Amino acid sequence: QAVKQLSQNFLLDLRLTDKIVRKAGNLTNAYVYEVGPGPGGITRSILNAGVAELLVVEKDSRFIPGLQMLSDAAPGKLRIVHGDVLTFKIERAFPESLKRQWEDDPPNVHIIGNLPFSVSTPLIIKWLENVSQRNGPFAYGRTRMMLTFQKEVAERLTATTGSKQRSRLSIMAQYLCDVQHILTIPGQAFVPKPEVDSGVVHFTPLTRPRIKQPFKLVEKVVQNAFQFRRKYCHRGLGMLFPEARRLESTGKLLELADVDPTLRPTQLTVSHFKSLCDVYRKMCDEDPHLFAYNFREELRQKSKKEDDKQSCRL
Ligand SMILES: C[S@@+](CC[C@H](N)C(=O)[O-])C[C@H]1O[C@@H](n2cnc3c(N)ncnc32)[C@H](O)[C@@H]1O
Repeated sequence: QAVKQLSQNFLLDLRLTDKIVRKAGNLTNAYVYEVGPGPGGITRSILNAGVAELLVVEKDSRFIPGLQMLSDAAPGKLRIVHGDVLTFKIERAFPESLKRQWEDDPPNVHIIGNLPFSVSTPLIIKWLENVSQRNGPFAYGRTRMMLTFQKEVAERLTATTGSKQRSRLSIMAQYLCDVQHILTIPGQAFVPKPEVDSGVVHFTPLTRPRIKQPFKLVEKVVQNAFQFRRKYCHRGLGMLFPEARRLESTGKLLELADVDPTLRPTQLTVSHFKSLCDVYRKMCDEDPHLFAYNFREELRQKSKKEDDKQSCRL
């Protein structure tokens, strides 16, 4: 029985799981890390693809005996870990000899997963940060990933400039990876049927990231820019700066980055974000307190002061 808490919706049709696994590319002699195998539909298709080794990490102990049976049927091919994908250290799990230089072709290491949506989105953010730092699963080189998301999230990850779905996730994924929405799986393909369709997204880390600044800095600029998605971009970007000099600093940022302040956040290209991040980085180097500035904190302090004044008057 599927557990609702863990958002367990399973793919049990072997023809469909074969089709999904084919989209990961040629897996002959590959080392594959499958996250959240559950009852093992995708697992079976991966094993049938001629892999050298498949390592699965599953949180729910009820699936371990079934996976063990698959392992017995494919001796030496399937390694089962009863654990949590959010903490499992894949960088030590496969042979060192698989490691490639970042600029080389991707290593023969693949990540495949159909996880609950509540896990796949935080996980992709964590893995994108790992891509930027070339650690975690990317200690092997430009490890490719194929993951399932709620269709809307898959669309956001791959959205092009100017499209309705363009968002923070689009920029964060696309500045680091080549991202393809390769398949949509209708809800009725799952047991039990979820409320929404799923999108399968393939990621190949880029040899050269499109923005060469620390992940946290890019994340901050992008998050602020999309703060007010329907307004001109200067509105959200202004929130990077303390109120007292917001107008002046935002003007300087946009001018030096050569970005039109009246573009909407969804109209900004990755290259616009590159210029914005480069200029913001320079501004942070000039003012060591700037990066730690958080407009929400400033608002909180302001409203606390107001409250204190009010209670003094009373
Ligand atoms: C949506 S189900 C899909 C199962 C299987 N991949 C399929 O396609 O049929 C997600 C699976 O991920 C497992 N899971 C959820 N959170 C996990 C975590 N943090 N670490 C490892 N497995 C997890 C669940 O127990 C479940 O088996």
